[in-house]
Amino acid sequence: MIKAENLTKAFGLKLAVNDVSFSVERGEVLGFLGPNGAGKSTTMRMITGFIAPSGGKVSVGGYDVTTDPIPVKRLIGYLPESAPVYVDMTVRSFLGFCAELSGLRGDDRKKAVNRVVEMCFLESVLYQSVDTLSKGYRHRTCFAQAIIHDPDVLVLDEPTDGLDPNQKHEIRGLIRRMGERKAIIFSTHILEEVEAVCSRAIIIDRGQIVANGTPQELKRKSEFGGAVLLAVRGVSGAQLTERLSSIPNARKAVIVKEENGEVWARVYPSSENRNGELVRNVLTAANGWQVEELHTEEGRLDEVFRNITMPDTAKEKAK
Ligand SMILES: Nc1ncnc2c1ncn2[C@@H]1O[C@H](COP(=O)(O)OP(=O)(O)OP(=O)(O)O)[C@@H](O)[C@H]1O
Repeated sequence: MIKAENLTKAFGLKLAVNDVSFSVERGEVLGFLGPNGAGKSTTMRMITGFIAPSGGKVSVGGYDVTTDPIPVKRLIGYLPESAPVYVDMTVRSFLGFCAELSGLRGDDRKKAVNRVVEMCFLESVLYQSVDTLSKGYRHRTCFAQAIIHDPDVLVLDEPTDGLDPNQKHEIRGLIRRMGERKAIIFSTHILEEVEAVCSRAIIIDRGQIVANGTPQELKRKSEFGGAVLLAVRGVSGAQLTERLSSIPNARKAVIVKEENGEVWARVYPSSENRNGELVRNVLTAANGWQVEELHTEEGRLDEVFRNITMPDTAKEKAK
């Protein structure tokens, strides 16, 4: 549904987006991750036709965004970072107005408004003027505006920014449900959101794609991916390290903490570790010890993100 090919945007000498290519199909929710200033919003603005690319092209539903913008606008719902709203309108009249702008009239308009009010939980503020809404409700009103014409493609720039934890949960659920039959791109700085909602994620840094995969694939790039965490009672840290360091399929073993007679160790897999061999070997090595905890770690998205996007000098400092 969305196809970006060698997309590039320069602002003067600043290359905000540099040769970015990716596609999103119906039924996919693509998470867009990256540090501040990485080029996420600029890419989204080019996909929605709000700014023109300096190079490359983007199509939505087979229509070129630059040369065929009208059908693209019909297909897309866009929630920009700071969405404009008409502050002196009530929520109901604002959404009715947005429905009309999308070409909906009469009963269709009414149905569209009722549908988004229900989806975005806006019943309690329906007759309140937009300028008196709290930040969260204002944000939801903007979200409702983006989906008023039930578009096949959604581009959402930080859709949960500024929402309280309950609202975040609701909006994530909504994105996940809509993602079953639409193509969705959304940007976020919240890594747990990527795991909760996205079928795939792209990490963008200094205008370029530096990682593209499912959250599970990205997590496997983590140093902790496949490591075995073990907690044992009644053994010293030195004894534990000695025995764990020599087991097959282990690259290294480190003590994580020693507390109240319990020692926690992490055993990192060697590249030959396959199908849970390491955890079985750790269990064998722990024979005769009082094991309190033993599990294989999935890897951490935050560590992958930092490793990919932090300059080497900052990584050294953070150690
Ligand atoms: N209209 C503009 N004129 C000049 N520079 C711009 C303009 N819009 C964006 N930039 C620059 O392009 C780069 C990418 O900005 P962009 O807003 O796309 O980043 P982002 O990844 O969305 O960041 P954030 O996570 O902080 O929202 C930044 O260096 C920004 O200052």
